[in-house]
Amino acid sequence: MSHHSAVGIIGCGNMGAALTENLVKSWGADRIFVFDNDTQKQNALERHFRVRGVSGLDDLVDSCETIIIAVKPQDIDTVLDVLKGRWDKLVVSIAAGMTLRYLSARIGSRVPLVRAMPNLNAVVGASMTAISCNGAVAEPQKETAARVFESVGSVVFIKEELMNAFTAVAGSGPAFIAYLMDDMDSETVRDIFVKEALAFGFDPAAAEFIVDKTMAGTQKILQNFDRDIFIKRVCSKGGTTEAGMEAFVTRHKTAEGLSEAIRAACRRAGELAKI
Ligand SMILES: NC(=O)C1=CN([C@@H]2O[C@H](COP(=O)(O)OP(=O)(O)OC[C@H]3O[C@@H](n4cnc5c(N)ncnc54)[C@H](O)[C@@H]3O)[C@@H](O)[C@H]2O)C=CC1
Ligand SMILES: O=C(O)[C@@H]1CCC=N1
Repeated sequence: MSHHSAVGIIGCGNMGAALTENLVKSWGADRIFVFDNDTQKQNALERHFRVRGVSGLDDLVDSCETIIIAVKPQDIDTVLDVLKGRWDKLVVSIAAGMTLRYLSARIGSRVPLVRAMPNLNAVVGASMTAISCNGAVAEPQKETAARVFESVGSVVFIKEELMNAFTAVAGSGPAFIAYLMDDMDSETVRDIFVKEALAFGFDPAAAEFIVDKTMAGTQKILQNFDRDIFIKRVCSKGGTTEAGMEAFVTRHKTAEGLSEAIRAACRRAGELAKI
């Protein structure tokens, strides 16, 4: 994608806002379009970051070559309907659990489609993002997707089979790390995350890279961010992090609690695929 093309963000919530804030720095505010059916949230981004608001989904799709879907999995179908058959676009979904297969079935397998999982450390440019692509994504479009997420942190391309596991470790992980910060030493936290990532099937180098970036990003954001507010924002309603955090209720701030939180988040990602 040339620097002249536009990126549209659908959903101006926790993640949509974090992506917008950082994309303006690399892309320029006049090339970022935003839409949320909650007009207050959309207006807030327009005001704060001088990005362009539009009045509807169709409008956004027509204005942009790359479309980022940042709504909750439970709300995604309305958005997918508008993208049906739009093979002239690059569609990027960051919805937890939603598979390329499901998304492609709804918008058409010829539509270039990226499943990505960033994390809220994107707010301070320290996201750890994973990307998987469907067969319609051409090489330059892979580069575009990588550039979008490199503007908010680090990027790895992974097999889609590992995406739910990645979502648990790196997507929800920041909330678990923040929650345990004062009660478990960071070496122990790291060891548990790496152990769970290996059990999910990541190779050792990838597991360590992903965990180290996620921990460093979380430490960075918490220097200037209230911990409880941060945890709440990572917890999308009905999502993977919420499911993980429940593990601590019975297991408390223990190693076993953290392992179970990571596994429960991964299981919830699998359930979201079926809604
Ligand atoms: N919060 C996080 O740390 C992360 C979230 N995600 C994913 O990002 C997505 C969004 O999560 P959050 O930002 O936490 O949720 P959120 O609830 O804060 O934001 C979602 C926004 O989408 C809007 N929306 C709903 N239906 C819409 C429609 N048809 N058109 C336009 N806007 C619509 C809502 O009004 C809301 O403002 C989810 O799919 C989640 O799995 C991914 C990585 C990390
Ligand atoms: O809790 C959730 O469902 C989202 C996905 C990863 C982080 N937040």
